[in-house]
Amino acid sequence: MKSVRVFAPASVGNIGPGFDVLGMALAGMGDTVAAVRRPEPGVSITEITGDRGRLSYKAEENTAGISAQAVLDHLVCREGVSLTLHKGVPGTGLGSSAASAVAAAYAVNLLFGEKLSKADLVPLAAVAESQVSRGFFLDNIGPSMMGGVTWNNPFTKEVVSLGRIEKAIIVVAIPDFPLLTKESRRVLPGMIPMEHFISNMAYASMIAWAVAKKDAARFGRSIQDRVAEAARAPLIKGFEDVKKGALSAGALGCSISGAGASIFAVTDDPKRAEKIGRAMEKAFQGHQVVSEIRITRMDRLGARMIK
Ligand SMILES: Nc1ncnc2c1ncn2[C@@H]1O[C@H](COP(=O)(O)OP(=O)(O)O)[C@@H](O)[C@H]1O
Ligand SMILES: N[C@@H](CCOP(=O)(O)O)C(=O)O
Repeated sequence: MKSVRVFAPASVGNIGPGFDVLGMALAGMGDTVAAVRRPEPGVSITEITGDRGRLSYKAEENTAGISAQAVLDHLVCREGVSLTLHKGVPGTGLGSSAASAVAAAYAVNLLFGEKLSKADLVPLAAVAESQVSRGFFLDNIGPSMMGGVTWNNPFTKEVVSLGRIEKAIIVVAIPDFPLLTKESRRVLPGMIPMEHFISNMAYASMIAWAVAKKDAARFGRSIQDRVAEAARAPLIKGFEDVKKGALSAGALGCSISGAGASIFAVTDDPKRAEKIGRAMEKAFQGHQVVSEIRITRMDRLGARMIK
């Protein structure tokens, strides 16, 4: 194979209580990487679109380039690749840096004989994420690679696909201001009260159960985070009101998506989803924040080759 195009979906890190451990892929938004083999070693990025001119073309500064190089190194390739990147993840907190890293890693693996599995590629792509986010976590890389909801252990680098709840509807409110993951990780507490730990552990394990049983209602009601949300809420103008708005409009649960600034809510009722989206948008407006609302579901496939 000389050239390939790969899509990798956006994702919601943490899914509320599962800090750095649980993540879910979102349908209908993500990054596309086209990769071409070339005889010279290394990685070059020749075109980036959809990023409003914000991202670096230097391979060592772009998660697509860092991740592609990590896979080339792992495969001990003498050849290199040239990449084009189309960004399709709106806003921050939706695994944007991870989607590029996943798409590039998956593409390079396909170009060089598909020797690695998705699980093998996860820690390689995560090298890129850790360089831009000041933390090693797999809760965006995992779902973007595998689709659905994933569980991971960042210490052992194990990632497991937990499945997908077809009926769960995810409403995402994306404010027009960015919040960098590295800034949002800085405010996290070094120590947490035992009861917050127990609460998060209870809800996070229920999320895993709910996904296994495809129980959208239990899944939504388990979006309860007592660890990161309170520390990060002040960084997201309007967060408390957006969450209140979503819950009053009937959302089963609502929390910060990844490190923010996006906020997500869950419902199992398509009619209610529109109402929840409008309530979230209105609450942001009350704080003079313009937001974009996306109503979506869990992505099924994760990284895949496209035409
Ligand atoms: N391909 C890429 N896509 C998105 N961000 C990238 C990419 N390559 C490097 N970056 C950098 O990574 C950081 C991404 O910010 P982050 O808060 O992690 O976003 P997100 O939460 O959406 O992944 C920014 O500093 C950005 O310049
Ligand atoms: N577990 C991480 C997830 C970061 O997600 P992102 O989409 O904001 O990069 C965290 O909460 O810091």
